[in-house]
Amino acid sequence: MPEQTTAPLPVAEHVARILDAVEPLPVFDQPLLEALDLPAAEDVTAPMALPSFDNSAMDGYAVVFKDVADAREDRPVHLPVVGEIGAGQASMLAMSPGTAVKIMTGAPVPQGCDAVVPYEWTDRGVAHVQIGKAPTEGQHIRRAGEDVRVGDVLVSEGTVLGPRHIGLLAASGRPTVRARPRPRVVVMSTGSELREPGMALGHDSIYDANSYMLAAAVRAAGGIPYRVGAVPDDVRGFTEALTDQLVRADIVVTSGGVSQGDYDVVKEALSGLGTVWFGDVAMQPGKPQGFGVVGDEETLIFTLPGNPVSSYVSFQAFVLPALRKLQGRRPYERPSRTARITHGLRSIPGRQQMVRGQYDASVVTPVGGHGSHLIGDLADANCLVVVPAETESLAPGDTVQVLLLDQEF
Ligand SMILES: Nc1nc2c(c(=O)[nH]1)N[C@H]1C(S)=C(S)[C@@H](COP(=O)(O)OP(=O)(O)OC[C@H]3O[C@@H](n4cnc5c(N)ncnc54)[C@H](O)[C@@H]3O)O[C@H]1N2
Ligand code: MOO
Repeated sequence: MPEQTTAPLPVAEHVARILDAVEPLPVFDQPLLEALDLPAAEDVTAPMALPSFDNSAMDGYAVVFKDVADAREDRPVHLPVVGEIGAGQASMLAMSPGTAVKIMTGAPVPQGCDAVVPYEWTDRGVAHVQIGKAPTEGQHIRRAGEDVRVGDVLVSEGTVLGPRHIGLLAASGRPTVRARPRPRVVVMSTGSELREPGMALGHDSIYDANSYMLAAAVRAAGGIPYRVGAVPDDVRGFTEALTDQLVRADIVVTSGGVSQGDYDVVKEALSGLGTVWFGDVAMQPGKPQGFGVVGDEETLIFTLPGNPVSSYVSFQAFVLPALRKLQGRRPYERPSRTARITHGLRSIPGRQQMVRGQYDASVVTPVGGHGSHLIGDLADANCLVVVPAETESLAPGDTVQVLLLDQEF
């Protein structure tokens, strides 16, 4: 393997190169429930008003307001009941003054009606009704278009569709919505020392944390993870496993095997293909990186370093923006906040440090040490403190930028 001599790539440049290479996935008409949590790929405008017709908000009697304006408990108004309208049973289209029509919640109010008297204010009469309280004009009538007018934007492009959006689209008669599908992400970890959780460990083996962590991060980012699990350090085995998986991948993410070791199979297997860039990015953790395309379909591949914290931080810095762009989600990068740091720290010159931290109310406390193996500390963190490459130390109380790890965006 030739020695790495080129200067590390600045983080922002690596992100820019990745985003340049990624095109949003093609758009599909998705049945409404399939579109839950997907970003809409169209501005949906209202094809109809909501409510679509004037209708009753109460079970009661449709009346002409003037007829009942003086109704009081001690001086009730008596009206003949000339008909009945249930929801979905609009047999009666108009009514005359001096009459009442039984009406149910949601039923269209007949022409001429300008108030609804709820049952509770009446004797619930069938042939005649006694009304003991006056409604205001228009009371309990839900007007056509008072909620949504034709042409209103129901959801704008890029909106991540939640249950309320799905409900609104259904209410407006849309059976489908254009959205981008979830990216399919094959996650493979490499290392002959790796064992599946639940299996016995030898004195020199460890459990495969990364394939689980990365697959979970894919799902949290809106993708469909296909976790292959651990592949041994063997170029042929890795190449075969990768080739088998390409058919179901929009992206492949591997962990491990990209540094300077004697068994760095990922680098060895993919270097030959000439379409994957390997090099150092000026970030700690997460220095050794690889990014490119593999296979006939030119499937995107990220080869992340094996140390668990390096793998996770690399995912957040590099894979997540790509996943978001594939889905048409914006912004591409995690939300950041300005915070005061509680403790001072030293940083490696020339590398953007991503320090694990606990953020709360504009204050951040660093969690654990620098080591890229400290997965226990990683689990305690809820943010990454971004220490720029040119900053060599921070003092308590200094202002920093933090990336929020658990925030929906
Ligand atoms: N001579 C040098 N050695 C190393 C350098 C260097 O520049 N020169 N860089 C170090 C840095 S920085 C990192 S990060 C790692 C990256 O190494 P690899 O990507 O090749 O990863 P491995 O060697 O396979 O593993 C590193 C470490 O992480 C553990 N690991 C790997 N996969 C998993 C997994 N799925 N679950 C849990 N833990 C995993 C593995 O056992 C190792 O301890 O290289 C440094 N070395
Ligand atoms: O870059 Mo390594 O990721 O420092 O641990």
